[in-house]
Amino acid sequence: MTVAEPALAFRGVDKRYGETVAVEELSLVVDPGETFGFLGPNGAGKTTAIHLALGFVRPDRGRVEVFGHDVMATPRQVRRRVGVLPEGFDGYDRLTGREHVEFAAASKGVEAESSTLLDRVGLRGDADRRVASYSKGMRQRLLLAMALVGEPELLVLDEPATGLDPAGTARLREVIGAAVEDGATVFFSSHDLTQVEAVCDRVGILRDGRLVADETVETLRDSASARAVVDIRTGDAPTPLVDRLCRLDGVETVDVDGRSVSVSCSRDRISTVIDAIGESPVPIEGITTETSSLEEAFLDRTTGTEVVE
Ligand SMILES: Nc1ncnc2c1ncn2[C@@H]1O[C@H](COP(=O)(O)OP(=O)(O)OP(=O)(O)O)[C@@H](O)[C@H]1O
Repeated sequence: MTVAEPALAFRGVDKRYGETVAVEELSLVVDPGETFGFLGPNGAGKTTAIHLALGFVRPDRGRVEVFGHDVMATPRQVRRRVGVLPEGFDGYDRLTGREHVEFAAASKGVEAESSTLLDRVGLRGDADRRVASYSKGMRQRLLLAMALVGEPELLVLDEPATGLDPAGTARLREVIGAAVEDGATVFFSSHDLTQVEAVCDRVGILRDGRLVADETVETLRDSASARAVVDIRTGDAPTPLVDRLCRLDGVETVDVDGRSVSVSCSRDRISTVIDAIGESPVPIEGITTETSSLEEAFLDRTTGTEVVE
């Protein structure tokens, strides 16, 4: 019996650009058939990690493997098995959609059914128009068609939903679902939680180049449902209240915007927070409590405990 190699593995990877640490001590394994969401705010290091996975940049330390192959040692073999939707590529205005797909096939050394692929992303009727006349969303769909050339075993998608309208995002989800059904692994980088939640099995969260979470979407949801946000509207400057709230156990963030204060805490600390508000000398005009969403769970992991004013 052979044990399947991970589709993608970062093994203790560091990457710096001059003084900037883009990725630090990144260790992460994505198994074949998984749909992995790679989340993080702007500048967290997602694109750098993707460039490392594709062998576009060399790690300063550690190694990256695709299906067990070191991407720096065997870049060609690796790229043949990978389909990439890069961030920030708009295509070539003078070429048609079909020519883009044919170009992608030629550079990969494979045949491509351009009509089928363009149909899959909803561009069949526009296949022979020049990309100059494509909208942002159409360009993004075209990039997805190019990524699908050669039926890649690993699809690496960097912010694939950029510029897509709701129909486009639904189509993207459908295409990803079909690829996974055919046995592909998907590595999906995004700062858009809704997308990730809808599509992925597992999520890695990157913050300042470091992986701060690696868990299933279900676990992330559970940790979100164990949490709450208390929003307070004060009738006066809230500083004494904020000081008091910041000292409470179980309070994770206190955000202040004028006379609005938003406290994020574990659900079992809500009553303590409410008591502290009642005991504070600051007049209160209103309080609302919400249990937190996946989005808050994400933000907590990516911003940590802090006061934002
Ligand atoms: N070629 C480069 N030269 C210098 N610094 C770079 C380079 N590429 C990335 N960086 C820096 O590395 C850090 C990580 O950037 P990266 O683009 O990987 O983040 P990201 O998570 O993809 O962000 P975004 O969501 O904005 O695309 C940033 O501080 C960025 O300025």
